Amino acid sequence: MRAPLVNFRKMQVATPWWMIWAVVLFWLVVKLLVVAARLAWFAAKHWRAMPAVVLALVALRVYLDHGWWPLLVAAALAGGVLGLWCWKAREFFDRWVLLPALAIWRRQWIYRRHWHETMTACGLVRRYDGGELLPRLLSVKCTNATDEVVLKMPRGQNPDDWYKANSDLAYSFEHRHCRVYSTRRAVAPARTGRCSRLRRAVDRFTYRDRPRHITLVFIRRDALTQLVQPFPVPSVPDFTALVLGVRENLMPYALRLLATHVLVVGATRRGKGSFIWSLVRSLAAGVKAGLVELWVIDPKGGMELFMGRPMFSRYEDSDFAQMADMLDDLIARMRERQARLRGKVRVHSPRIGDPLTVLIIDELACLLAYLQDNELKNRITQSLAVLLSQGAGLGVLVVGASQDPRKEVVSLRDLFPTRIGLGLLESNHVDLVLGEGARNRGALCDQIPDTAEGKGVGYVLIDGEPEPARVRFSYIDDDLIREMADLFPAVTPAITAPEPVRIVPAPKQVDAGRRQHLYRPNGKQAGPLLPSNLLSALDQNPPTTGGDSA
Ligand SMILES: Nc1ncnc2c1ncn2[C@@H]1O[C@H](COP(=O)(O)OP(=O)(O)OP(=O)(O)O)[C@@H](O)[C@H]1O
Repeated sequence: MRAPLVNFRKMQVATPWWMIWAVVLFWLVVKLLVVAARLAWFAAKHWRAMPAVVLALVALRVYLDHGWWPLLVAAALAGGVLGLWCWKAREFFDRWVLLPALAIWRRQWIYRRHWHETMTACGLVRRYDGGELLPRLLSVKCTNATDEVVLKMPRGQNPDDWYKANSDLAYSFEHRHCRVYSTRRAVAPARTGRCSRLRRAVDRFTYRDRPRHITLVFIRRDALTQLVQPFPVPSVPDFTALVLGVRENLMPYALRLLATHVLVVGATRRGKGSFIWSLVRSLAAGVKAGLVELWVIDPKGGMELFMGRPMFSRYEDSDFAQMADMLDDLIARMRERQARLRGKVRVHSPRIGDPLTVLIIDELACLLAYLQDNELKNRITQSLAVLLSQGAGLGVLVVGASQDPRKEVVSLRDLFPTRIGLGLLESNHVDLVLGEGARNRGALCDQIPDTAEGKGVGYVLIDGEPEPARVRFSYIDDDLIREMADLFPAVTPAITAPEPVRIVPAPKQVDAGRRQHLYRPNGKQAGPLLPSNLLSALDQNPPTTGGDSA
């Protein structure tokens, strides 16, 4: 046969047959290799589905060979085992069976099925070169209360686009709340033991920063509508993680109190008291041991805080001049520490005899805005400004509550590094409390209902997360406050003038075998906040006389 003519642009070249066949064969082999590689990649990506595929093939084989009955027996057996597992170890069953199965179901049925339509309707699809750039759904993970959907943004988007669309997304997928997180939710686990170096290297790759990944957390069941019961009092307060409430994903919320001042803002009757009492409760054992001193100002005549009077080293609720004196005394303590610690440490370490001093003010506006005596008001404002600007590192902390976040009410607002927003009346108050853009990033304080379900609910900023988290503080009722006041009185009885700070020399270490602790967070020592003299004091058996001494 004559060699065919092959067109090369305008030239026609006579090509031998063997060359044509060789090119066709080469092209086929390359195509086959590509298909095989894609199959292998697909199988590797869906390795979790492999057991199910194998099981389905075995079931088919059994059905073809023996009919239905062996399959029915196997299904009944499997059902029985799963039922027993669920009954005996519910938590493990949820973790390994129920929640993964739910995640597969919801991924396919809720998210994948409506993905394209929802993304287009919410304006999250970009157009390019006549086609569409659709966000890619990567994974779905379920917890008991939330669905965590991880996706990859198309080029041309940033997390702000998703913050803006969060309400649309929530309602499109039949939920009420959707939180958008621009950072990875899980952190790399701490690796110790065998192969830890290798595993850490793998973690560094697995947990690397991926700026184009976004996590949408849909609240399936609002766990925060339930009352949060008080937490047990830790025998040693961990000032870097005081558990005060619960987050939406049912994880505890822990406040980092060390070296910070806290401002909590909420409209009237929204639960500022529950934040303050949750905090006092978490510090109670430290109060009794002399590791923490609470100085309290309740300008509303003691209506909120008087009940806990025995726990407070200093307390004032009616005389504003006395309140101003109290602030001066606190400044004196701060100055004394400054002089003593200068050049030695940068952050004060609380210990018995030199405790963490927490000033709690229930209504800041009474002192900073509503006080009629201008001279006294200025004196108080200046004293508070000094404490707020210098006290954090010296273990003199201010925890203030206010109903109104505006500058003319809380003029010192910006000096509080940690801020918490409970239910607020106006949407523009949210950014005043939690910082510019907080409402756009999901802090909907103005939408927290003023009903029983919204009391004690608020938004907080968590270390390392740009997006605010919704939490509910534990509810401490009056009886429990009285009980706490009986069980955890302050070491020193209430005093009217400050005592000079006395440094107690570290007593001899007690025998490790005699140590007794009620509860240690995470079952380990509480790190650098536990100097040896405190540990020894806590490890002693409680005195039978019921009195404590510093
Ligand atoms: N965490 C909570 N869980 C459930 N209910 C709560 C919680 N916190 C407060 N409440 C309820 O809300 C009511 C008001 O709470 P609270 O007195 O703490 O509010 P507040 O913001 O301090 O009020 P005010 O502005 O008058 O100082 C309480 O009587 C209580 O019934």
